[in-house]
Amino acid sequence: MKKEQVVHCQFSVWYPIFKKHTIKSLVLPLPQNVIDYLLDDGTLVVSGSDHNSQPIQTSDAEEDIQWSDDETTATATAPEFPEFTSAVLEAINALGGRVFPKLNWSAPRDANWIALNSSLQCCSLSDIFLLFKSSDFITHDLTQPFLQCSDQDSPDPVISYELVLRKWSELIPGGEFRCFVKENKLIAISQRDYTQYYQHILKQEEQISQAIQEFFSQHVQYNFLDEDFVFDVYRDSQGRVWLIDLNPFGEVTDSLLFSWDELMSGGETAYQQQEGPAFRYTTSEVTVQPSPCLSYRIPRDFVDLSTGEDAFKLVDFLKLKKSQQEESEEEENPTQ
Ligand SMILES: Nc1ncnc2c1ncn2[C@@H]1O[C@H](COP(=O)(O)OP(=O)(O)OP(=O)(O)O)[C@@H](O)[C@H]1O
Ligand SMILES: [Mg+2]
Repeated sequence: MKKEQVVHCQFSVWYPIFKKHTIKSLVLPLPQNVIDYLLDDGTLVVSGSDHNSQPIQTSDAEEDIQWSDDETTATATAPEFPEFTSAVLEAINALGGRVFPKLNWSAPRDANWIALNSSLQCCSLSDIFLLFKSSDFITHDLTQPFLQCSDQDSPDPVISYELVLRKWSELIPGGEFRCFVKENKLIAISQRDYTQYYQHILKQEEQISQAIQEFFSQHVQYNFLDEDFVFDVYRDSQGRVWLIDLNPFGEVTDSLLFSWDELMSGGETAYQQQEGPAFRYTTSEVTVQPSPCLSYRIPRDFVDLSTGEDAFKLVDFLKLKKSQQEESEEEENPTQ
């Protein structure tokens, strides 16, 4: 995979080509001070000036807490990006009030657990910042987009970072498929949410494969800037196929139910012997696996405690702390 292929898969590059066949979206340039804020590990303070949503909840006791024991340390203040904030709010409103956020390539899929609604649905800039700042995928886009490219000796292309806002759409995971294109030929299709078994895929295998092949030959083939790429589609309940995303043909892109070796090899692989693309999906409950993003989470108890969502857990936690404290005091004063 070459750096140029990664450049071509940026949202703002492919979107104008395939606009008619994908979810309505708006792209806003990301100012440098916002990029700096996203990369700064220290601040997760979000400005209350974005009126679309409630400010992040703080505890009643907050005023009593001394965050700093050093008088000279500046208090953490929320950075303000007034112009950017109003541009984002305007875009969110134009897209119906609820959006799915991305950067040039990635969505913060690894961070949905941190949001109060456990979803990537955002209604304000603070919703977006919370997800972006918690996501390794977003950091990858910002810091090392060309990590796995084969032409490492060539200079990195200059990237203009962008915030992509897509109209929120309730996509049923069983309708999502990833399609691998090599030399402008559709060679393989994989169920996207391969950890689950969907009966309808088994039942409609032929129709699904046919619909995706038609969509490819009518709208995608020869229209993109590369001849090797991966595109994601959604087949809705009416059987209509939509484009969801374009990704580089290479290891940065998850090959799902295929392996990159088989996709790249010119050898005698299953898909070359048959007419159409190889179509793989999970065929039974037995193979169901946990979601791949689970490893990015922290234990549920931590989340509940930190957000104060589960009062009983908090009470138990405080009791535990108290009894530990008493135990250690007893150890220090064994005579008591
Ligand atoms: N507009 C939308 N509204 C709601 N959900 C969406 C929307 N767009 C995408 N999704 C959901 O989010 C998932 C990830 O979206 P997308 O493919 O754009 O992210 P990505 O970061 O490019 O993922 P990958 O790393 O796998 O390429 C999709 O599989 C889909 O389930
Ligand atoms: Mg993608």
